[in-house]
Amino acid sequence: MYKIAVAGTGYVGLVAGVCFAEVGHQVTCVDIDENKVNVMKSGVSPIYEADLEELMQKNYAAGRIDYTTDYTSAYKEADAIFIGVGTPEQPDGSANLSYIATVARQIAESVVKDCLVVVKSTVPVGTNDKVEQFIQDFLVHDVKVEVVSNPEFLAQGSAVHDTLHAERIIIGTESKWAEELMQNIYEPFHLPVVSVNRRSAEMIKYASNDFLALKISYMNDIANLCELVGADIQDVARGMSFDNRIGSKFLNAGIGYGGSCFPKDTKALEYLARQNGYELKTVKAAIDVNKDQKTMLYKKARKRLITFNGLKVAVLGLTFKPGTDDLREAASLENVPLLLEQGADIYAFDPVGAENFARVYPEGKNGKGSITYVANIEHALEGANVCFIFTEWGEVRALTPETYKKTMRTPLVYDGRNIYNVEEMQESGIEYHSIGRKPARREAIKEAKHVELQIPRS
Ligand SMILES: NC(=O)C1=CN([C@@H]2O[C@H](COP(=O)(O)OP(=O)(O)OC[C@H]3O[C@@H](n4cnc5c(N)ncnc54)[C@H](O)[C@@H]3O)[C@@H](O)[C@H]2O)C=CC1
Ligand SMILES: O=C(O)[C@H]1O[C@H](OP(=O)(O)OP(=O)(O)OC[C@H]2O[C@@H](n3ccc(=O)[nH]c3=O)[C@H](O)[C@@H]2O)[C@H](O)[C@@H](O)[C@@H]1O
Repeated sequence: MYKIAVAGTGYVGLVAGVCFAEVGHQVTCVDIDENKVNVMKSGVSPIYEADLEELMQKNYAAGRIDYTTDYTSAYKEADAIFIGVGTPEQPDGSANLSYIATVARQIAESVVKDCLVVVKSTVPVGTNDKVEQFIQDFLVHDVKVEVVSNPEFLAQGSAVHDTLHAERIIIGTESKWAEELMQNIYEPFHLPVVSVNRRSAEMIKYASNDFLALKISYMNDIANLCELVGADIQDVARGMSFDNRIGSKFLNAGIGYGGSCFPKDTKALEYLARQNGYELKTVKAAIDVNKDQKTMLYKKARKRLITFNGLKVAVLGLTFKPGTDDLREAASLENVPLLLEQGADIYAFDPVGAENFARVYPEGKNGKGSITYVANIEHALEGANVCFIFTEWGEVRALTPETYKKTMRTPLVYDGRNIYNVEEMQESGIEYHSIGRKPARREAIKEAKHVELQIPRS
């Protein structure tokens, strides 16, 4: 059992802290947000994440985890301090490291015994070297502090599961002492460990996230071409998935990737390359495709309807993916303002994200349009002229073509997540637009003008 402190109680910090407590360590979670700390102390999770609240309550009751704003007492005698504060995107695409710098200084001023500082936040290659130097510069007591890179790979919505059953633990250090301590801390998880140097560990995180972003953008690019040539991206993805070298995951075309990480981590790596005089063309392409993809359906609908003025628009799903209340870089945030600008009366449904969305777009009149939040999905569809699907929540997947047909005034559906069967929707009389799938029959029979079959002249 080790004494562990965690700086930052967001998706990464809080989940790490709770999981360390769950395997038997003594954990203190630190946050600068006093409200958040009080909420956590009362047994309530400040984020929507499966299984988290239950484990918080269990480990708090067992005395294995506590929450505080008092970083000095939390860091003072810790064996290891894990850093999970944000590294958000700056206007030029680079990562903002000011939260990391603040924690590093707080650690340097607090520690009174040898300890490990473990950076879980996603940081540009070379940051950990700087953090170690920074801590040395501000150390108050004569103690040994080493910095290890230990990037996190959890996905929101399954954060606890992903932590307890991680596919690998990356330990980035050149120090034997640090590596051994890290191995011991992670020992109770019984997970595969990959030990590399610090800079490689930092790069593994970006290279992994950006590869996944690239995979999505690639499928979206191919999907857009499928639409033009009469192929179906879902059949194409299925056919591709049997090849083990490609794999079956992250092949879903749709309205583009969102969330707090793929958008910022692609830009940060591209920025890092640029700073080093290198053009990272693949990642740049992923970013470009994603940018266009986000408003692809809106543009299609705009062409079809000319205007949204006075139309009732059902918006199903606001979060960047199901299983989370997080809105960061969600497709809804790009499309809702466009619809409002056009005078749409939006009726939005999201099982957990509506409250957060209402903080950005309060209920009622909004510019030329308006927005109303509904708890019942059918109320969003009732009398609607058009429907947009931005998140594939179970409630949205469960809707039948009949529900759309009988509830909407004009059954016109733009599905950004490709969740329904095209034939079933069309046969039910719904004008159904999705991404990269079988086009409406009229277009499907279009001659393949781009193909020329010619027997070579001998
Ligand atoms: N959200 C995710 O799914 C994943 C995030 N990451 C990376 O982990 C890092 C953290 O991300 P999130 O957990 O999403 O961030 P978040 O924004 O949800 O949470 C950060 C927390 O740190 C707190 N904080 C700020 N300064 C502090 C200080 N000086 N001392 C203590 N607490 C402080 C904030 O109040 C906030 O509660 C980022 O670098 C991100 O790229 C990595 C893998 C997954
Ligand atoms: O660094 C991070 O923060 C994390 O980023 C992602 O996790 P997350 O953003 O929570 O969610 P994902 O499930 O990866 O989805 C991201 C976005 O891609 C989209 N997506 C995903 C898969 C797919 O096939 N198609 C697709 O459009 C989702 O809808 C969502 O908008 C990674 O999956 C995690 O491994 C990583 O730790």
